[in-house]
Amino acid sequence: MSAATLRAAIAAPAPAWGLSAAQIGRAATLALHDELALAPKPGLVSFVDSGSHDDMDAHTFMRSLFSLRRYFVRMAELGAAQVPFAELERSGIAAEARMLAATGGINTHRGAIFVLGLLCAATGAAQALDGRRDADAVREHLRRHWGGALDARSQRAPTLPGGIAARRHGLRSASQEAALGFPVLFETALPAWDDARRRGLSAQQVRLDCFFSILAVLDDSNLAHRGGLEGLHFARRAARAFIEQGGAGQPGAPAAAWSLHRDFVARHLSPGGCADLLAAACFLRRVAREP
Ligand SMILES: CC(C)(COP(=O)(O)OP(=O)(O)OC[C@H]1O[C@@H](n2cnc3c(N)ncnc32)[C@H](O[C@H]2O[C@H](COP(=O)(O)OP(=O)(O)OP(=O)(O)O)[C@@H](O)[C@H]2O)[C@@H]1O)[C@@H](O)C(=O)NCCC(=O)NCCS
Ligand SMILES: Nc1ncnc2[nH]cnc12
Repeated sequence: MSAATLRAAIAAPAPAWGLSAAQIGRAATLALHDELALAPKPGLVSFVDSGSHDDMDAHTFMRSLFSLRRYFVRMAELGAAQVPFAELERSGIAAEARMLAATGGINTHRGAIFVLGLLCAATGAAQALDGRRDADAVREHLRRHWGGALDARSQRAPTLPGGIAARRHGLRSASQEAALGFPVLFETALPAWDDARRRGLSAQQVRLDCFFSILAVLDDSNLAHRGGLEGLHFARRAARAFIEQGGAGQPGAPAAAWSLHRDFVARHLSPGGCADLLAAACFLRRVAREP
């Protein structure tokens, strides 16, 4: 794609009923903040504590999040221009470098750069081509424009600890999840979100239920890397039990969730992939203009 075509796509105003690339990017940044602000999330960093991490805290995440603001806008612009996957990948790799510079070399958002970056691109495309931004349209456009490339990307040998652990244990890595069109996000997390809303739960409770629905099923490669299959299965069992007992709406939910947080910290478990998919669900609901 020529620079002139790209410039024209970027300069094109958003349709009156739609979101601009800047608004799509802003929704992604806010979604990362939604995720960080949810507490407790077993083993993960929030504004309350650092969970299973001794090298980072909420400030590290805030620095990371600020460094990514332009990136998400750019991905929405690139998506609207339906660029080849290689261009998205270049932009993602540059964003990773900015994240590492902002955090002093700590990996806060590598998975989110990948997942939310792709969703910003797909939202940009859905908006530009169909004037739509609902979750079905976003998934459809992700598959239509970049599904083949994501499939090829997922066959590459993994180089990072999570991806290597996923392959060793026969699990679905982040890139395989993407190649399948993020089934856990679209078929588990969003329905759990909608169900929690129908039950009248608060915004925080909706996010907590959504998070546990993801934890119950995702092949989170961070859990596999840190805790092996035993750690992954422990996390899933704990999430299923929390949901079966009534989830975030049960009277003792906060105490139960904090108790799980302490269990995860004791085992040094950190479901970073689940955190990213929660942020992705927050993003999709934000761009669809739901609270
Ligand atoms: C394409 C890549 C994403 C790599 O692909 P691969 O398939 O090999 O990925 P994984 O290693 O499985 O996962 C990468 C990160 O994605 C999150 N994640 C984990 N499992 C899943 C899953 N099943 N589905 C979706 N997402 C998943 C997770 O990221 C989060 O956790 C990270 C923090 O973990 P933490 O344990 O604290 O820290 P580490 O330093 O990793 O280890 P230790 O401290 O334990 O020693 C944090 O990043 C969260 O966001 C996985 O880590 C990609 O890496 C790649 O190639 N990137 C280049 C850019 C690019 O290609 N972009 C494409 C266009 S957007
Ligand atoms: N809140 C969080 N804590 C730890 N790892 C994460 N990866 C993404 N979000 C995270």
